[in-house]
Amino acid sequence: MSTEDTLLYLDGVSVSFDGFRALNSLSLVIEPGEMRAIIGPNGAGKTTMMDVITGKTRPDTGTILFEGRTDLTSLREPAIANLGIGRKFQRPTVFEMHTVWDNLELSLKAPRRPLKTLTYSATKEDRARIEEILDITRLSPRRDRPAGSLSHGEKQWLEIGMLLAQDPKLLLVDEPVAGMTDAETEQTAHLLKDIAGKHSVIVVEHDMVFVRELGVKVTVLHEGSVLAEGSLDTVSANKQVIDVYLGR
Ligand SMILES: Nc1ncnc2c1ncn2[C@@H]1O[C@H](COP(=O)(O)OP(=O)(O)OP(=O)(O)O)[C@@H](O)[C@H]1O
Repeated sequence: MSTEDTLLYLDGVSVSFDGFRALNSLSLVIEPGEMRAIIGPNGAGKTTMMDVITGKTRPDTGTILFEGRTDLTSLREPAIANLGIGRKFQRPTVFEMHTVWDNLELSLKAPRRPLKTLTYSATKEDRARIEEILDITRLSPRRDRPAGSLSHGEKQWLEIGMLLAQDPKLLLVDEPVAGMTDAETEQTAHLLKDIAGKHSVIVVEHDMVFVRELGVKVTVLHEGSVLAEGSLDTVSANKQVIDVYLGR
């Protein structure tokens, strides 16, 4: 596959903090529509990887290309978000006083000019899109509830829905199932599988039951670079992966 066919292309990306290499010549390729799980021990560089993709941290060296052509290392965070890269942090940040529906409506790709935003009201297409997202996130029965009344798992789904409302090409999702019940964890795997295909997704997670449910290619990070890559069964059988992570 040539670089042009990739959605995200990292090659030789390194970042040091006070002489400590958080990313050490990291190389990773994500295809359009692909979902990838990223696992690895604490301090492996998973969060730093997300930070360099979204422009929060600038790499010291290396190449990061979006859609094979846009050099992300020269762009700031808002410009990268506008290209279609959405990030969901571990803790849900929804507007608690607003209903589920209003949270989604507020997140739609509304016109950014202030005057237009003031006079903005949802069109028929917008409402259809919100219905679609409610469906994907399993939140249709909760549409009129204030977001603050949702369970922890439902809030996570709503926030994923709010990202979807922006129609990103790539979603970065950090430990989505931490603190969820087993049933919510299973639902989250279904939800992300429904999203992948139309969008690319990178999921960072420690919960191996969940990673197994995703059933996608797994990248194991260790000391800032890729230790192993392949199906969960393949990487689980890798002796180095067992030594540094799974066998612990
Ligand atoms: N801003 C920073 N300043 C100094 N050191 C940092 C900074 N950000 C990250 N680090 C260090 O870089 C290393 C990689 O951290 P990172 O948070 O990327 O790991 P992680 O794989 O996300 O870990 P976890 O699973 O615990 O979230 C760690 O040793 C961390 O202490």
